[in-house]
Amino acid sequence: MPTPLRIAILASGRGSNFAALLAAHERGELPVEFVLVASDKADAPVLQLAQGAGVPTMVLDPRDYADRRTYDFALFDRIAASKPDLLVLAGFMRIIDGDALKPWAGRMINIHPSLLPKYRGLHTHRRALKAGDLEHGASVHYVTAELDGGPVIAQATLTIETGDDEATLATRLLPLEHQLLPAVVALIAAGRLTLGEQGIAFDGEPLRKPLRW
Ligand SMILES: Nc1nc2c(c(=O)[nH]1)N[C@@H](CN(C=O)c1ccc(C(=O)N[C@@H](CCC(=O)O)C(=O)O)cc1)CN2
Ligand SMILES: NCC(=O)N[C@@H]1O[C@H](COP(=O)([O-])[O-])[C@@H](O)[C@H]1O
Repeated sequence: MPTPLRIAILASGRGSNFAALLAAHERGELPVEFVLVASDKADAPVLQLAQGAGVPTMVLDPRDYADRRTYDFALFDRIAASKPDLLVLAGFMRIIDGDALKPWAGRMINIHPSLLPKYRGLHTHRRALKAGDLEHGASVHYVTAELDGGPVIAQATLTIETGDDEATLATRLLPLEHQLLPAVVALIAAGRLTLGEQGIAFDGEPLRKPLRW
């Protein structure tokens, strides 16, 4: 019986994507072990969610560090102590120093609320609406130094409807995120998705375009 994939979650807020991962695990769909939930915000609701599920938590306050880079190295040193196999950014709202994330190349993923490469960064729903896009969505990608620029693993799309605003779009997109992220983590846990020198491999073949959900 293979040992379950050890997952550390990084999150800054509500934690609904972490909750979706927990639920998938409880349904037996994710052969993983959540070894840590780490946050930069002591009041992040995701921490209570983790504690309620018996998952160890850690808070590191950026205000206790001289600068961003020092913080990032301290954060990942502390995370490394939990010996995770995979880091999942689930609403982690800090741009990470490229050198600090280097040891995690190919072992860190992020869920982003846009159809990358469109709308890297923040305020994605507002930008899609402003652009008059007909469709929007979410992407799961490997994390690299380039903000939201890493190889895209999978995407889920929705149609932007008349009358949609930022709030309704975010609300309609969340359930798709809650399906997409667990599905990608399950593929990684099963060894079906890897990131190498040649890019993403899916079942041993180069992934030439993102998987669609
Ligand atoms: N080096 C990388 N760091 C991060 C990545 C990445 O791909 N490479 N993904 C992001 C996640 N993210 C969007 O999916 C994201 C998070 C935060 C920001 C941002 O501008 N943060 C500001 C602070 C914003 C705030 O406090 O509200 C900042 O860090 O100065 C953009 C995109 C996670 N990190
Ligand atoms: N740039 C990163 C970003 O905006 N991520 C987004 O933050 C939300 C976190 O919600 P959650 O805390 O309920 O999972 C999610 O919608 C996720 O796509």
